[in-house]
Amino acid sequence: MPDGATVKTAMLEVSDLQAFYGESHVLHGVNLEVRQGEVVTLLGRNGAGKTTTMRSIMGIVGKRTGSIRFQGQELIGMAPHRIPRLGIGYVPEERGIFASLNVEENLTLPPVVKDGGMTVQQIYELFPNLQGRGSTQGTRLSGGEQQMLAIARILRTGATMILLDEPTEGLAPVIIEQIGVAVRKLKQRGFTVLLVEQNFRFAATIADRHYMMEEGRVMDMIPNNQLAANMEKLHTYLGV
Ligand SMILES: Nc1ncnc2c1ncn2[C@@H]1O[C@H](COP(=O)(O)OP(=O)(O)OP(=O)(O)O)[C@@H](O)[C@H]1O
Repeated sequence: MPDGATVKTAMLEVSDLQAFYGESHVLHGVNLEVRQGEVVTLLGRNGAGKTTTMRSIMGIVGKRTGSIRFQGQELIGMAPHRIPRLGIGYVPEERGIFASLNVEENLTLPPVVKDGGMTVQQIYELFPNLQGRGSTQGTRLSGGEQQMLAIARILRTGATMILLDEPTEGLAPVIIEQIGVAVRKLKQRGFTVLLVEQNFRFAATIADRHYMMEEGRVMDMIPNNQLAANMEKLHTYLGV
């Protein structure tokens, strides 16, 4: 009899995903799945294809083939503007917040695409650093606050699956810890998170499972509770 994990349908199912930027063939058959309510990471060295996997899910690479199913719907071939409307929110590595707008404007600018998004008040409770900063201009925020705002504004849209690309990059340990607290709270609220990370120590504090990527492929999957036993493998994949 199959176990519970195989019976439960994946929220996101990626199979044999190939992606191209022009002539450049970047993903060579990525396979992974994320179940509802999980926090799953993509780990790997620079250039392994982690960001491209996220961009492929959002439909913003040159060309992609294979299959990406979100809640049973095929995303390959779907127009990129329709993908966020299914409830997938993307927080890119460059954050993409508007420097000339203030915190409140940045928060309320993205359209609400689905019912059930968080209110601005709930968002401030999740990110206390942003509370009371509503009229502060984007440029005046610290790197950590900008990262929090980049995540926060997606939560208002009603997205239930959040793609986070290296949210801890360049941030101080104390801020990384706060981002970790927020991600754990999102998991408690039932959000599903796919996270790109180079910092596996941070990833280990929040994730259920880790996919190891190398040269445009998923090479391995390590459940978080087996990370300690797989350190050697991890160091090889990450080159650390
Ligand atoms: N716009 C682009 N055009 C052409 N090649 C690209 C483009 N973006 C990324 N690549 C190439 O695709 C490969 C995978 O890059 P990707 O950004 O997905 O890796 P990554 O694992 O996210 O690493 P990083 O942490 O450096 O972003 C790299 O060889 C990169 O040079």
